[in-house]
Amino acid sequence: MSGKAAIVGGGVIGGGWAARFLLNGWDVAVFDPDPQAERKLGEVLENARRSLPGLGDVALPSEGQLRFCASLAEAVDGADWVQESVPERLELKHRVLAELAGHVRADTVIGSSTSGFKPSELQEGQALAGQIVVAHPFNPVYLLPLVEIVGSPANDPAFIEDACARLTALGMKPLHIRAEIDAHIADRLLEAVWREALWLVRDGIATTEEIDDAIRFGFGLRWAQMGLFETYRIAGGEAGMRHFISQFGPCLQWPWTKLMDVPELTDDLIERIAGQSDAQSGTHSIRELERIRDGNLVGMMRALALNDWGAGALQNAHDAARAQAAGLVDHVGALSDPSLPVLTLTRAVPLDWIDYNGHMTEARYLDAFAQATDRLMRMVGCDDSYIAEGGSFFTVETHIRHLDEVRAGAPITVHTRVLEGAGKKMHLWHEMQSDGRLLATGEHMLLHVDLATRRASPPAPQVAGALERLAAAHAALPLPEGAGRGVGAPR
Ligand SMILES: NC(=O)C1=CN([C@@H]2O[C@H](COP(=O)(O)OP(=O)(O)OC[C@H]3O[C@@H](n4cnc5c(N)ncnc54)[C@H](O)[C@@H]3O)[C@@H](O)[C@H]2O)C=CC1
Ligand SMILES: C[N+](C)(C)CC(=O)CC(=O)[O-]
Repeated sequence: MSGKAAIVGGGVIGGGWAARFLLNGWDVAVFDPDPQAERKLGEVLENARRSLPGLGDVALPSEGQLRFCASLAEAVDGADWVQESVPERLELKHRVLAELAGHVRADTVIGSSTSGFKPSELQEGQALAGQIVVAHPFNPVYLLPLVEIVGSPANDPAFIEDACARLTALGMKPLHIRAEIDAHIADRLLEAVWREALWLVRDGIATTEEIDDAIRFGFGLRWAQMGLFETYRIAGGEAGMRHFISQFGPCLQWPWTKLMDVPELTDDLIERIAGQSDAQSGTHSIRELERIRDGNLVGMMRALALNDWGAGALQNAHDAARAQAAGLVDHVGALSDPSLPVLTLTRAVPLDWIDYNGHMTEARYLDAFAQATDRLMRMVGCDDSYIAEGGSFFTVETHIRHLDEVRAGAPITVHTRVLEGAGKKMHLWHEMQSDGRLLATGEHMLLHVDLATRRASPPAPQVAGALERLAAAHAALPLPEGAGRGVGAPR
């Protein structure tokens, strides 16, 4: 599902939305009167291109077209989705939303990035009230999946459902909030923590860095994968949540926190916070900090994907939904031309595959080829249920030639030939390319095994048959250059 998005306000958040849409194949038109908007958005987009395409294990669609427009009307013309991301001032948002009337279709979703306003506040007096919803994202919008979707009685539930489906297709996690409240869910929580942190600095208890350490070395890591309630359930020991509440519930009555009090943001306090923040992080530019943050986020979300958990499980589901559109098939019977090498991997190089030389590290060539082998196994019928019944393939020999380098975010494909598929043997030839350049070849010998005895055994007839047919179809192709070669420089 792609389309045309209009971004109204291309600052920190509008820029992130633009990147999310563009890298998922949408055309994007931006309206922002700031003369620096194009430069700033370009820098955000550059960071996004490094990090988002490699987040999942399946290639994203080709990038859409980006356009900067001189007027709001020009930007939103023909848009399927308009995302308002102007500064958090209600009168400004009202003005911008009112200007959309007459310029957008009746089915265009008008999302507002507002961190705090309720949808009914945004919709007040608006001709297009029924099309306006809160779509509150999290920075960086191109990597973090959460979007809080909040509507009001003015919105048709089917309209909200459709908006959520479009966000899901962008790899996002729309969280539909049933009741409208100031600051939705997440910012209500974040503001409570932010207020307490300001008190801690104001009272001289902790520096900005010490507070950040208290989060990032401890509960922040827990929150990223289990949130609050699941974490506390475990903290209650075997008796779970009930014991946790009976032990720590009474503390809520003690004045552990400042609750609703807000410290006065005096010049002195602002200087103290900003000065400590400079001392803590001032050696990095904001763009550098963004790149460090993005690398960490990609690493964490890819680790969660290995456990099929939380944000990682969402990414896996997105990959599975994208696989067919990316040209990957699950069974040899679905190949349009079985006589050609089979597309077994199409993805971008993730940030966590990059080494100190600034390119994809050697071990990841094997990782990519292993993913390609896994898909070929699935295609011949050696899938999860076959493996659960006790049959599989083990790799017994591998020869990889590293022919060219590739950088973070670059697209890579692997095409695979079956050089031999007979009896217990599966002899594969993988070729990895990026934009027409041959990056590597991988030659792999696998043997079918009985997982009960851990010894070589013939595959089940349906697997043997599919493999033999593919090997026969590939036999007409000329032998690939380098196949069967030993290790060493060519003489
Ligand atoms: N910065 C953050 O962490 C987050 C912000 N938000 C929300 O996103 C919205 C935007 O915030 P930021 O991107 O942080 O602000 P920002 O200041 O970085 O960007 C706002 C952009 O809007 C442009 N603008 C001002 N008037 C405009 C108009 N009439 N038409 C078009 N563009 C106009 C400005 O030139 C600027 O580039 C706010 O509602 C904010 O609450 C939501 C999630 C996180
Ligand atoms: C600070 N903030 C209220 C603008 C933050 C958000 O709205 C969400 C985020 O990205 O933390």
